[in-house]
Amino acid sequence: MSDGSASTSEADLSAAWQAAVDRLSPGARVWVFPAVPLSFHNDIVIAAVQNDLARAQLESRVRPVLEQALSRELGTEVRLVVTIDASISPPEPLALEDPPGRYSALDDDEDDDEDHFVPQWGPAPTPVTGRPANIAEARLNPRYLFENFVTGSSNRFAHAAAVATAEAPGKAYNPLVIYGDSGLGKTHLLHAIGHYVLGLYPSSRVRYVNTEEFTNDVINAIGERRTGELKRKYREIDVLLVDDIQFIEGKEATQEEFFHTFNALHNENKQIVMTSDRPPKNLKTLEERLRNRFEWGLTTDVTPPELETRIAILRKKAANDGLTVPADVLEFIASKVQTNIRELEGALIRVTAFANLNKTPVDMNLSQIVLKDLVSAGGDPEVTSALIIAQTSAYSEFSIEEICGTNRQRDLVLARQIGMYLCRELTEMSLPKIGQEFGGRDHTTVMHAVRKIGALMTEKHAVFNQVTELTNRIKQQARQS
Ligand SMILES: Nc1ncnc2c1ncn2[C@@H]1O[C@H](COP(=O)(O)OP(=O)(O)OP(=O)(O)O)[C@@H](O)[C@H]1O
Repeated sequence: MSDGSASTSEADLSAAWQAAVDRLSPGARVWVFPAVPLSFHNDIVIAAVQNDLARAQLESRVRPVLEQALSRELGTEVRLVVTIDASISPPEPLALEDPPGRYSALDDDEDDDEDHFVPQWGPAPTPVTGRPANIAEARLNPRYLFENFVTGSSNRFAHAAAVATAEAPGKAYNPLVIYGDSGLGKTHLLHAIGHYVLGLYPSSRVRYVNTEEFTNDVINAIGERRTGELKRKYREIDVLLVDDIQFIEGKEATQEEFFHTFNALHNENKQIVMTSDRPPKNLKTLEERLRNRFEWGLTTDVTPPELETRIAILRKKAANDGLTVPADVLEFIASKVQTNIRELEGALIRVTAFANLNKTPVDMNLSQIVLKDLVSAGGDPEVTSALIIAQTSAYSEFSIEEICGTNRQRDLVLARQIGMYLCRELTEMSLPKIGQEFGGRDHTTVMHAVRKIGALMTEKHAVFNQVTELTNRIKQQARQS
């Protein structure tokens, strides 16, 4: 195609790059997808990726085969140079037929199709390869990738175990159990394993499930005599990712079904990964035979991140979302929120949303004002969903029945969504549990509400003010009771 002594046109390089990628095995392509070819000159192809990790992976895993394939396409022996450019947007892999659209904050339908997890703001997530049907079945959040996971001493071992498990499902640690307090990245790691497996083995069948959903499936299957369907759903897969396994405590039928599911998968060397809020040995009302099985593989914990990691997490989140936040503000937020990464992210959203709404830059002064509640001494009071629902009702002047009911009048939907958002922010309740409290809604509806209110806060003064005022009322009330 060219001798590389002169520059090749962008279109030619891009065609040659695509053809070279097509020559690679599906497993190798995963590492090339994040890269964008920039130039070909003097036998050197320069490509860019968004970050260090993508470069390290591309270089260590596929550089020789990619150089070989590029050499064939370009008709000369080429050398590949990989640079980092955070502003590039990698192309969508061809395998994705129907990529999810971006979330629109103006869309007020509370029950959108929530199997598509879509980010609030910022660049589109790195695409996952795999068959579209398998991707849909897996139900993974596209943001929860290893690339977006910041490691530090609090989570390094769990992260390494997760990567090792994802590289060789069913072979490294089976089961892998990750435990730790709320908001420390367990679900993130669980989804990241799923993405990674689908990237490496596109035809594999991965399924993410929260234990509360699993329990509901068991109850429904028994009630409706559809146990065959249940077995197919959870046993005819390669990787089962089970979130919040502590919710299986005391549920006999669910434990029984999970015991058989576990055995069926484990016997076939299929991978099981579970998260829990405590180590399996502390799950008191768990049948001994299950506890015993949970300890067959590897159990690892995640602990609250130290200051440096918290700052790094905020920095990454700000970069991913295209936010400009001065270093002293990141440090300030990280020093105030110490034990829960979800809250850490929530604090960053509040500060940047406030600045955005008021068209002022983010600085220390503004951050101190916005986060004054966090700064105030005394720690956080215990907040319950009942309190949040009652306060949301009083504040919005809709009754509790209406908040938890099905009427979809615009203002009522907004009040309901704010209530769900605050439950996620102020309590440690899981998404399915919050859904239950709000009239038996699905966890995907709660997730939609959380994302939507997060986005609206950056766009609408009224929503920002409502959320802030309601938060203060709820905390005040909780302190008094
Ligand atoms: N090390 C990390 N790097 C980047 N983001 C992180 C990290 N750990 C957690 N997060 C982010 O913090 C938020 C909360 O994490 P996650 O939902 O995984 O916590 P969890 O431990 O599963 O909590 P819960 O037990 O309440 O479900 C997510 O948005 C996640 O992406």
